[in-house]
Amino acid sequence: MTSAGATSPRPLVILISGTGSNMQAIVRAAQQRRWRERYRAEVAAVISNRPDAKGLAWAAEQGVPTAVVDHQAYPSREAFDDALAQAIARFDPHGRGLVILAGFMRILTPGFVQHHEGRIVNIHPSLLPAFPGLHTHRRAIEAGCRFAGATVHLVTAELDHGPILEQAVVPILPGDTPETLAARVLTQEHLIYPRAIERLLGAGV
Ligand SMILES: Nc1nc2c(c(=O)[nH]1)N[C@@H](CN(C=O)c1ccc(C(=O)N[C@@H](CCC(=O)O)C(=O)O)cc1)CN2
Ligand SMILES: NCC(=O)N[C@@H]1O[C@H](COP(=O)([O-])[O-])[C@@H](O)[C@H]1O
Repeated sequence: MTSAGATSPRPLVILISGTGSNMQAIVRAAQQRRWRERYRAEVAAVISNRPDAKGLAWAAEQGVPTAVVDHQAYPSREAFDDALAQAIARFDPHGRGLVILAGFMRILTPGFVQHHEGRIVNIHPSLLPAFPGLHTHRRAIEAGCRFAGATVHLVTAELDHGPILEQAVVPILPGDTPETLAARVLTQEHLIYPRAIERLLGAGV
């Protein structure tokens, strides 16, 4: 007896807040034949909490369905998360897919995280557990670190604390600014994020 929807591709719903360069890397990777044939997965939608997110236009040009759930339109974090979960369910009605945070800048409530039961993944621009939260590159430079990087992890209720899936390391060079370091890290993010998602799909998470 197959569960409902088991024959349809596994939906990947990507959440963004801005440019969506990591989303673009994942969409491009998902367009490869092996993602469809080996993992039977497809990017079902790109959803943003910001109506002006530049990644929305790019996704639409690629033929990927998009949606906006504007966090500023809701009275509480819980109300926003409920609306976000409903938007995700439109594209993943059987709750079989992955929720992929890609530059998504809202802290998710414990209820939302529990509802998606370990199927949420995030990329964070630091070598966790160092520098959770925001402004990671400035903090690493100010701390005198010699290395920085990015971490792909499963999302838990505790911010930037979930099990680590992949990491990439880059040097912090003399004269680096947060911007020059961010650009160096971002190049690595685009490599490790699709690879980490492939591993998750291959492991049947
Ligand atoms: N429950 C969880 N939610 C989220 C996680 C997580 O691990 N657990 N990861 C973050 C992604 N992230 C860092 O990688 C992150 C995103 C946003 C913030 C934050 O402080 N956001 C502020 C608003 C900031 C803004 O709008 O510019 C907020 O939500 O009040 C910290 C870390 C995604 N969610
Ligand atoms: N805490 C989340 C966070 O800071 N995410 C970071 O936002 C940048 C832009 O992502 P994008 O180009 O994919 O939109 C990326 O460096 C990503 O790691």
